[in-house]
This record gives sequence, C-alpha cells and structure tokens, in this order.
Amino acid sequence: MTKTPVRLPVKDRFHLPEGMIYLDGNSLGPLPRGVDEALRTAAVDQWGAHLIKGWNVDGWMAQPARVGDKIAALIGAPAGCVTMGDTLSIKVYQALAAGLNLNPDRKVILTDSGNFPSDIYMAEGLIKHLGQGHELRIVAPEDVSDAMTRDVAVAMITQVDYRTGQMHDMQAVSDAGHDAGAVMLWDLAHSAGAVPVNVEASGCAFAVGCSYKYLNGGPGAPAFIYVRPDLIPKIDPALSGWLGHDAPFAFEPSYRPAVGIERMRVGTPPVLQLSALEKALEAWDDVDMQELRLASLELSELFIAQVEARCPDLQLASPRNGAERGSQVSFSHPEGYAIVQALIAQDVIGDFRAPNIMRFGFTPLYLDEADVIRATEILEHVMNDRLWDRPEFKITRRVT
Ligand SMILES: Cc1ncc(COP(=O)(O)O)c(C=O)c1O
Ligand SMILES: Nc1c(O)cccc1C(=O)C[C@H](N)C(=O)O
Repeated sequence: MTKTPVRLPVKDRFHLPEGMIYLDGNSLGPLPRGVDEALRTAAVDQWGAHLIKGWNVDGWMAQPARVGDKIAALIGAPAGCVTMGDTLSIKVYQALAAGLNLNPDRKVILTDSGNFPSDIYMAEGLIKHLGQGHELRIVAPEDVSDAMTRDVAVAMITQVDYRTGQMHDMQAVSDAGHDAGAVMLWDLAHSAGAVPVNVEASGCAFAVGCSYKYLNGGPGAPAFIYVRPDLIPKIDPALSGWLGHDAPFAFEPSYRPAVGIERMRVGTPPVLQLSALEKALEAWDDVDMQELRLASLELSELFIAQVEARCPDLQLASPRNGAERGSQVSFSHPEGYAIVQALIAQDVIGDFRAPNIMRFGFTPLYLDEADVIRATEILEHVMNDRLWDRPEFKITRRVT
C-alpha cells in the first residue's frame, strides 16, 4: 500500500537535543522516536523473557531479510535481493571477492582516490590474500568512466565522496563499466537515504552500504548488501559462514551456499541492532525520495549562499552544481579542525576530515531552513570573533 508522501521535515520523528543543530547525520544519524522502546522490547520482552526461543518466536533469524527488504525499497532494489549483517568493510570484501570470481580472466580492481580508505584497504587485503597478481588501480574521481578499460574486472566505486560530497552519476558510470565488461560494485554509504538511488536500473552487480548514517540505525548498525537477482546463484561466497549455508541447522560437514541472497550472510545477526534499525526505518515509510532530494538541495544551496556571504575565508570544497553533490556540503580552511570544534562548542555539530575539510550533512527529515540560517549565523560569529583560536580547539587527539 502506497502512502501519501509526508511533508518534510518530520522532526517529531526524532529525539533531537534541545538547542542543537545537527549537521552530522551523514556520519551518525540521530535516535528516531520509538527506537528506544523497540530496543527495550527486544532486550526485555524478547531476549529477557524468551531467551533462545526468540530466534523463532520473535523472528530474529528472519530479521536480515525483513530489514533488507525495507532497505531495498530505498535503493531501488527488488525484494529478496538485499540482506543485512556485519560491517560495511566486510560487505565490501565479500562483494569484491565475488565480483573478481565473476570476471576471472581480468586482474584489475578500479576505484578512485575519493573512495573511503576502508574500501581501499579491504581491496589491498583481498589482493594480498588471493596472491593472483591482481592490481588495484586508483584514478581521479573525474576519470572513472574513461578508466573503464577492458582489463577492469571490478569497478568499486563509492557514489558520494565522504570528504567533498562529490557524487558520481551512477547510471553513466555503470553504463561505461558494463560497456567495458566490468562488474560494477557500488558503495552507497553516503547515498542510501541521502539521494534517490536505483540499483536495479543501473544494472550493477553489487551494492553495499551502511545503515548508521542517513538511515539512522544507530552506532554500529549493520551493513547491507545487494546482489543483482540473476547473479545470486552464481556467487561463490568468500566468507562462507554457517548462516550463509543452505541448511545451517543441518550442520553438514561442508559448505553449500543458500539458494537466495542468504548466501551473503556470514554468522549470527546483530539482533538488537537490527531491532533498532527495523524501527528506525519506519521513519521512511511515507517519504518520497524525490521530494527529499529537492529539500536537500534547497537546504544545501541556502547553506552555501549564506556561508559564502558571511564567511569569505571559507572555500567551498564541494561541487557548486547540486546535481554533482550528494547530501553534504564541505568547506575548507587551514584551521578547519579548530573551527569545527568551536562550532560544536556552540551546539552546531559538523565534523572534520583531514587535512582541512569541514563537513556538514543535510538531512531533510529533521532539518529546516531556520536551522541552516542559525547554523551559518553561529559560523559567522565563530569566524569573525576567532572563537576557534583557542588552545582547547587545537588538540587533534580525536576519534571522529
Ligand atoms: C564509503 C564508506 N565505506 C566504508 C566505510 C566503513 O564502514 P564500516 O566501519 O561499517 O566497516 C565507511 C564509513 O565508515 C564509508 O563511509
Ligand atoms: N563508522 C564510523 C565510526 O564507527 C566511528 C566514527 C565515524 C564513522 C564513520 O562513519 C565515518 C564515515 N564513514 C565518514 O564518512 O567519515
């Protein structure tokens, strides 16, 4: 049943600390209302009351498929092609290994220099482990389509650059990859819940992503993996854990992959995290992704105009053209770290990425124009009064 699209924002669906302007939903989304109760139910009423019976009576074993279908709806995938579990780094490894198997005569993994380091590290680790002479070829983001040569086995592309917010045209890059015979693997960490995505139309073989950013699943929420339906039976999983087995509870002596997308599961699902995520995803039930995108562009453009008018020392580090940007805006400044710390001290939460990038995420579910204007007024104050120029803001021992 399709619901009438809701008008954005829907701030009342989230716990947002009073007075805080949260521009970091591109790294960790806020707590959706009802998730605390869902966690309590999963812990007390299910785990506490049912113990081991929960796997059956509370549907824990089917959670990865159930939640996977909800995410499928947000990324343009058919039901039954997405499963949940592990971290995104693990899902990148699985998809990459499977992609190389689908293109055994080729030795190149193509990616770009804007990719998130963990994706690159996982590729390096896989290449070393395989020991078959694969090459990791890293090109500039703008050269990705031209770099789709006929030796590329897998093109592993993160759609939205975590630093600059630069967004690849998924369809155009996928078409270039497919024309060259490459297997396409998309990392949607900064796309899912941020921009409209249509993995099915792109024809890509694999898509992976995390659920703790725009999808608001909470810290440590599990990753998702999509495999194109016709390819699922051909995948020979590199991480052949028991819950990817066709009959896990037959405890057979040897691995046989499950028939469907379950073969991309590895081990025990993170039930509490999935319970939180399942509830969190309800916030999306009546959200139209095209409207979300329009709202995101409006907020982002307002932010850019206001910052450029108020803070001439800050340089836009994101594409100016909205069509080439995800749902974040970055500015650069040599003192970017200290400026972000000074902003955080004023309850405007952005973040910093080395060497000089200040990132701000725009999440139309819980941000409006007044938040954007207020954030830029505070940023202007931080810049004009050099609030950042304090020893406590210069300490660079940090975890995020
Ligand atoms: C594009 C991208 N890939 C991979 C990761 C790593 O994800 P995880 O820590 O869940 O393995 C992240 C974020 O941390 C990311 O933004
Ligand atoms: N996953 C994270 C974590 O466990 C701790 C701190 C930050 C993160 C992040 O998500 C980083 C993020 N991928 C980024 O775009 O920088």
